Amino acid sequence: MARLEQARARESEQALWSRVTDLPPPPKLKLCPESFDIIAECKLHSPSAGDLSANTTGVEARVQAYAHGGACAVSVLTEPSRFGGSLDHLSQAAAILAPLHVPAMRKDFLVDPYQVMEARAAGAGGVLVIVRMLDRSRITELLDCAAMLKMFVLLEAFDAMDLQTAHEVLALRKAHDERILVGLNCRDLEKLTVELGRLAELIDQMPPGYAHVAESGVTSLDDVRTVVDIGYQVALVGTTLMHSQNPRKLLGEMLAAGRERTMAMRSRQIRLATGGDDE
Ligand SMILES: O=P(O)(O)OC[C@@H](O)[C@@H](O)c1c[nH]c2ccccc12
Repeated sequence: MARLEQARARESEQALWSRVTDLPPPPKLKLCPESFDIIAECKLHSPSAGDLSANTTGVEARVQAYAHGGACAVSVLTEPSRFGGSLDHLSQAAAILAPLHVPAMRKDFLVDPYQVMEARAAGAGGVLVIVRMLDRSRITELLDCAAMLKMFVLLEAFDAMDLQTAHEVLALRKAHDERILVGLNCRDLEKLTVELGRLAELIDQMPPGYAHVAESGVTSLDDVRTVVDIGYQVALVGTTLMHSQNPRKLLGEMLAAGRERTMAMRSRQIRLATGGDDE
């Protein structure tokens, strides 16, 4: 990984570590209890959608709109070659988001704790960790580093095998004081197509006790209602928000649709549990 090696040559791990442990803590991830939240994503390019920058005046304006629209966190791509991202984007985003008390999350293909520290140095409050790319001891190292820096982790799975690995890694961490969300990415990594059906197929295999995040392909208010019905507490939405000229409004509508659906589901459950009328 050339990017990682270049960064390490510029600043040693020890120097970076002492820099990040001196920083004030990042904004905390706050999810609406028993409701629904959205992690909004800023990416200027993607392999499946191509250029996504046309409706955006810049990273700062976009992430500010996301925060005002109610995002619980903002995911910022830092991978340069396929997603047009950079650590500068993350720093710009975190600087705008900090006074609004919304954490930024580094979205990249992280393989080394050094990159978690880089994210914290840029002001981020969270990182993505992709199960598929790493062995168990690496996943644990990344989780440990994030926990020490008081950052949340979105632990991303693609299939049942990844979910089993996530289960096993998480089972050994019950005593840790940390914030982890478990995500299921329903984009097929090779074909790049989205299979929303996988969100339903695999929901029962998601590790219990963690917020479950539906990742990729949520494009409409109906998709939001579908992921809520399946049982996800959070959706990660990128492309659709990047295409929007008014992401603040669209995000607000998506959140409202998801939260209304959660309320409707809960009152139906209460009616059923108390033996009230249900049609
Ligand atoms: O743009 P979408 O379909 O709303 O998807 C967002 C997000 O899930 C996707 O960007 C993503 C999920 N996991 C990743 C890992 C690396 C880069 C990107 C991703």
